[in-house]
Amino acid sequence: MHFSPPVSRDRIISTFPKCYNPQACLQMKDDWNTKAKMACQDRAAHQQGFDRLKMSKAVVVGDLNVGKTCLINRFCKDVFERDYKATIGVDFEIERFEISGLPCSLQIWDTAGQEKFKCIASAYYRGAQVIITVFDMADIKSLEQTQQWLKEALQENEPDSCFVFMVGTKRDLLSAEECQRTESDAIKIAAEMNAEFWSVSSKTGENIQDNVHLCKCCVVLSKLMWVCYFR
Ligand SMILES: Nc1nc2c(ncn2[C@@H]2O[C@H](COP(=O)(O)OP(=O)(O)OP(=O)(O)O)[C@@H](O)[C@H]2O)c(=O)[nH]1
Repeated sequence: MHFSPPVSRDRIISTFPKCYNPQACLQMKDDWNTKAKMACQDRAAHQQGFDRLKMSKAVVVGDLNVGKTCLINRFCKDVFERDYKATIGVDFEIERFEISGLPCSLQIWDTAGQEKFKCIASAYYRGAQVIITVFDMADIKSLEQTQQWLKEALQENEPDSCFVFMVGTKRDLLSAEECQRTESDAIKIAAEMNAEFWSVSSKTGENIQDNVHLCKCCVVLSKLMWVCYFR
């Protein structure tokens, strides 16, 4: 019989994660709905068939140099790399969680922002439950590009099958006023995209390291989706 090592404490999710801003938020609930909760309990009790379902997929897209790799590295390894190394094609990490008593893994696909790698990266968009569009809060042009990135990622997936997040990175580079202005622009676009907005810094770990709400949201939402879908 195969036993997996225990999930680390900060990956055990028993309460529903809060959103960053209620104007660009995917859900305002405090808890899982009863049906999903019961489905989790039921599956935890009868693990049969669970192996086939336990993996969720998140793809991270956005312009080059916006900080996609740093976001993933901060979340998965709690490190920050100052020197830029372009992602060639794609890369991925797997994070293990326990949600409402049920083991679950999240594949986080890091894709290249450079145009020349786009055709390789886009081949990995398919089958995503979560699309995370990333922009650099210090570069407003990258915010304008998020809609195009989302469009391309959605083209590879079934309509209405993905939860969308928009993440502004590098908030440590902005003053409080600049941050507020950029956030307010981003929230408008996120609302149009039906995306949940988060503003983070991979350098300081703000909104990534201390509270892992963003990725908790990804897992919980993708989990909710399959629980409802497969029942
Ligand atoms: N100050 C600051 N710099 C950051 C932050 N996140 C990323 N950077 C820097 O931005 C540069 C690009 O980061 P990456 O994560 O490699 O960017 P990327 O989006 O993965 O780039 P591609 O692989 O080309 O698509 C690096 O030099 C990072 O050190 C942040 O939160 N704050």
